[in-house]
Amino acid sequence: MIRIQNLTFAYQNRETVLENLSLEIKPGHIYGLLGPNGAGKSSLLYQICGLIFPKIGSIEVIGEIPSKRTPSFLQSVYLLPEEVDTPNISIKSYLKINKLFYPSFDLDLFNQLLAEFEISETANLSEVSYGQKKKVMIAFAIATQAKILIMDEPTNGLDIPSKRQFRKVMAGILQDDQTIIISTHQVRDLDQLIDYVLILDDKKILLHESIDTITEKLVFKQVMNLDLISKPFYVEGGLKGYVVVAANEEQEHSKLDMELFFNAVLSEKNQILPIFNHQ
Ligand SMILES: Nc1ncnc2c1ncn2[C@@H]1O[C@H](COP(=O)(O)OP(=O)(O)OP(=O)(O)O)[C@@H](O)[C@H]1O
Repeated sequence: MIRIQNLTFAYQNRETVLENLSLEIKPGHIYGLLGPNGAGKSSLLYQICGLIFPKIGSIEVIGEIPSKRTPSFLQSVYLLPEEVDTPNISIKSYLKINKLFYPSFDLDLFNQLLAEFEISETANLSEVSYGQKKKVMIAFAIATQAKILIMDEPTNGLDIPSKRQFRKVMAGILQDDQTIIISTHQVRDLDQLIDYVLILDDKKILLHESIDTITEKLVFKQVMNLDLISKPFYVEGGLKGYVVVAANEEQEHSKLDMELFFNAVLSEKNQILPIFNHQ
């Protein structure tokens, strides 16, 4: 559904941000895109949406070339940016103007999501807080039913109960022919939400793996004594002993700790990437 081949990208007269990057993304999954500040996550997502264009290489999204920005492509892709900027009009007026661009827009779903987020359908966008605006825009993004739904830091600006609402909402919306990509630093917000992890670093996709494969190959443990772990790849000390990422030699079932995994991949690349056949 998204096929990127040998993509190189740089902003005008700037250093290369992405270099010879190739990636295939399948429908029916929620992908988490992780990477350090400035790694190029937003730049990659904007190219998938056709907002900026590759210098070298190609991108195909649902059979179209994003830079051509055809109406059928624009109806099928929705980008929720990190910073939302809404006009000072009522939610009803916002809907009236903007839902026309998305022929599959589901008004009932939008109203259900607003109710879940505890926002009145009759509110005016000039009178709600930033977090509430963000929730309105999350509801709008989901209700477009776009085949490619991209969310850049969707939980930034949300308080803890709202993050819980977000996770609840996201857990039930994915359709078989839809692809959702969530880029975030708030890696804990992705726990049990995504089924594939993409890690972007050093101008390329360092890791592209399913949660199932990660938990098959690695075990995530909390221990008081490190002697109990035969092959630790990565360890963080905590108040309650240590949290460890180790080879899953005993075929144990453990819950993926996304933050620990991300830190482990970035700091122990040479040990962890070969397990997933990445270099
Ligand atoms: N409009 C722009 N013009 C020039 N350089 C830019 C522009 N936008 C981003 N950059 C640079 O491109 C690089 C990648 O930025 P990008 O925003 O894609 O990274 P990111 O992974 O999304 O970062 P963050 O996690 O901090 O949001 C950075 O070095 C950034 O300074």
